[in-house]
Amino acid sequence: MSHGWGYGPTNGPDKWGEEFPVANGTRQSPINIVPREAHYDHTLKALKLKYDPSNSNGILNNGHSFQVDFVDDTDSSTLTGGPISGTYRLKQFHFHWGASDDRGSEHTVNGINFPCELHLVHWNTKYPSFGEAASQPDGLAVVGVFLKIGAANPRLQKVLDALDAIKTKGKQTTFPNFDPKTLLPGSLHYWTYDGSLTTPPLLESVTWIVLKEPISVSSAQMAKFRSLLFTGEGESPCCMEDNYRPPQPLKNRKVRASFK
Ligand SMILES: Cc1ccc(O)c(S)c1
Ligand SMILES: [Zn+2]
Repeated sequence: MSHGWGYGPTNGPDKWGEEFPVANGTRQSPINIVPREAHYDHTLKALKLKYDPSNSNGILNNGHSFQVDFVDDTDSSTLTGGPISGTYRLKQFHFHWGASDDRGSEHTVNGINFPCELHLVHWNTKYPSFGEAASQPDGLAVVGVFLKIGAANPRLQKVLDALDAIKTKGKQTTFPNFDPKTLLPGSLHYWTYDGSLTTPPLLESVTWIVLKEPISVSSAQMAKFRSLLFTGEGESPCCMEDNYRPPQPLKNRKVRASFK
């Protein structure tokens, strides 16, 4: 691809393998999760998510999604337990969504798409930094949360209200005192499998932890996600939507369930 990767017809997921051959690797994400084919594993621990709201720092339109970045120089916002060993620090969270409410999630369940998927990205503190961890097979752990159309979710509103300030690619603003725990559903039951980043460089370094229970989002709130632009200020505007990679081949992988 002569131009950067994206989600359009000339630079989208079907083209990523030209610049990132790992796109056709053995542990690519997302996948379609088939619950009746998942293996209940009683040795899987409960997820322990300890987040300090004072670590939230800024919110950025990176031209592919928007992300809320966290200060990660201490172990004050961490993921432990679950399928991982050791301590993983929260680096950022972001979303993937569709142009309409019938699609937008990256993982699917029995072939069903949700309108949106939240990713909470954590890195293994056995490595010196996120960048180092991202190239290691056990370097990252991403908690995925589905968003399902229903009642407006008041816990999303602070994030959505910040989007007007980051409409175009490269814009960022401060985003202090936000507790990402407020975005989690009541149940922390999960599916887990070994996978990858779902955006280039598609590094095969992610332990995926996909929560079974979705959180709610209204259609009006989904429209707010779509008010963002992929494009920068002064460029011809292109709505930020359909920024999701479709499911990839499971190949020789098992999906485990933390619940019966
Ligand atoms: C680190 C990272 C960046 C972007 C992504 O979509 C994901 S899933 C992970
Ligand atoms: Zn993601």
